[in-house]
Amino acid sequence: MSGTKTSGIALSRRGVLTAATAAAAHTVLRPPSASAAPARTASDVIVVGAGFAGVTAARALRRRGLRVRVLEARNRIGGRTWTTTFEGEQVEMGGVWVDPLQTHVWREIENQGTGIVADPAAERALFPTATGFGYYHPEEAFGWQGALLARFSERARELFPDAANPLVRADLLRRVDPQTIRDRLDAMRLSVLDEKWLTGATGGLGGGSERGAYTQFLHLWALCNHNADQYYGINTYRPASGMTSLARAILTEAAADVRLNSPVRSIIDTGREVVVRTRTGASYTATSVVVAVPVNVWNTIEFSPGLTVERRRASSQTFGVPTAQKLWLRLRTSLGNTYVHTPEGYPIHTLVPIKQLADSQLMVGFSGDQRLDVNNVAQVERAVRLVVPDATVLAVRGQHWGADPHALGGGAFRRPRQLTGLLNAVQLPHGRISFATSDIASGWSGYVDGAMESGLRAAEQVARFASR
Ligand SMILES: Cc1cc2nc3c(=O)[nH]c(=O)nc-3n(C[C@H](O)[C@H](O)[C@H](O)COP(=O)(O)OP(=O)(O)OC[C@H]3O[C@@H](n4cnc5c(N)ncnc54)[C@H](O)[C@@H]3O)c2cc1C
Repeated sequence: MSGTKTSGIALSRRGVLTAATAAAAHTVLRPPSASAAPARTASDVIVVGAGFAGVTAARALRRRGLRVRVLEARNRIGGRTWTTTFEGEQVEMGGVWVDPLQTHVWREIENQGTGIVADPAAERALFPTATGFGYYHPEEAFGWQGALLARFSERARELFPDAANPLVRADLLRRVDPQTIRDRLDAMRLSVLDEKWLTGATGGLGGGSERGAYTQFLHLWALCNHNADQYYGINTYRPASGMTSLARAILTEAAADVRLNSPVRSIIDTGREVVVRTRTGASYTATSVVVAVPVNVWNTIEFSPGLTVERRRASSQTFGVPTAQKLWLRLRTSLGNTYVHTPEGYPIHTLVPIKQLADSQLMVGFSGDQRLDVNNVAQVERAVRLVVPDATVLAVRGQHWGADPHALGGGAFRRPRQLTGLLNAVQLPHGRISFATSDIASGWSGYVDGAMESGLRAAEQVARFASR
């Protein structure tokens, strides 16, 4: 998700936040003590994957009194969120921004009582000009780009009257869902500069305007109340303690038997129970299973009975954007609190200022360009110099999510026809197996909030098999 905001928005919304966090201080949830957990000899439900969908499902099942085992392929939890360090600073390599509009995750942070921080408000915007790039006042840059986004999304109210239930107007959506973002851009007959500015906002979202579905953007716009300020605002706040620690707090409350380094190879539903085997040779049995891995990964697991046609198609078409890369940079010359948006086609499409260091600046960027090695300082510097010619990049750390075998893509952004053709079908249970991932959420698909929504749904679906 690319990050943008205007100073006015960030300041006014921070006021709301302070009140909310203060209120939450009185309602902090405490994880149950370890001794409250039942013996770990067997489990009622196995959750495959310890991203936000998996940990949320695990806790919801535990709250129903069920024993849960979590099998996670990596040596860490969190999945497409990952708190680590770069140049001595705490950084996030995946999902990070949260917002009060995203009620599941926002409530979670309030309940945990760990606090929120806001990114610096924009002082300048470095946006395209007719011939290159120029500095603008944020009000001007985001005001004009916001107006273009509103025009781009003018049918969103009609097509998504209830953003939490995206298929309410399936009758109308069927005609629009085949369109890509590029189709809509072309239909708008934009001036060259307006197209540069508009793709400065949309270009990084769906893996390019030829891949991303126009309806996915309209849905996102509806989730942001058809409001540019709120659209920019969703990339402002992050949990102070980091995403991994937020996921860990949820998992602690699940009191689950968590097995890291346990990549699942096969899931066999016998009709009476489910047998799950890992690539390391372990075998586990439970009454039901929540598969909380990304859609792009579904086809790498052997299922019996086999996956439905819709699920196989969803996985091979991809929901998570396969080209998504995120990178952290330390720049010698500080740009101050400048937000950079490039038109589609540039190797880095967004740069967000995060922190001024004593002799340099920390920025975070996003790229969908497979030719860019986001861990190569010289390559990243060349990419930055296309926009800031005198920039010196001192260090980089990046993550190519499409090349990550346990993700095979970044955050979800649906392709044409997936909303009307696949979403309902992939949310259904498959015998004793249910599926959870942000990729198939009804609301904030492609966001942590959607992962939590999907985890709650899957827990509800499988719990009936395990009721004790
Ligand atoms: C670069 C980037 C930026 C983003 N920015 C934001 C943002 O600012 N705000 C926001 O809300 N969202 C953001 N997102 C999206 C958000 O991070 C994801 O939507 C969300 O974290 C997905 O959660 P999940 O549980 O559905 O999947 P995942 O987090 O992918 O979890 C799935 C888990 O399953 C595990 N797994 C996979 N295969 C197996 C297997 N065979 N056996 C066992 N385990 C397996 C994985 O290792 C992983 O831990 C971003 C994502 C990316 C990549």
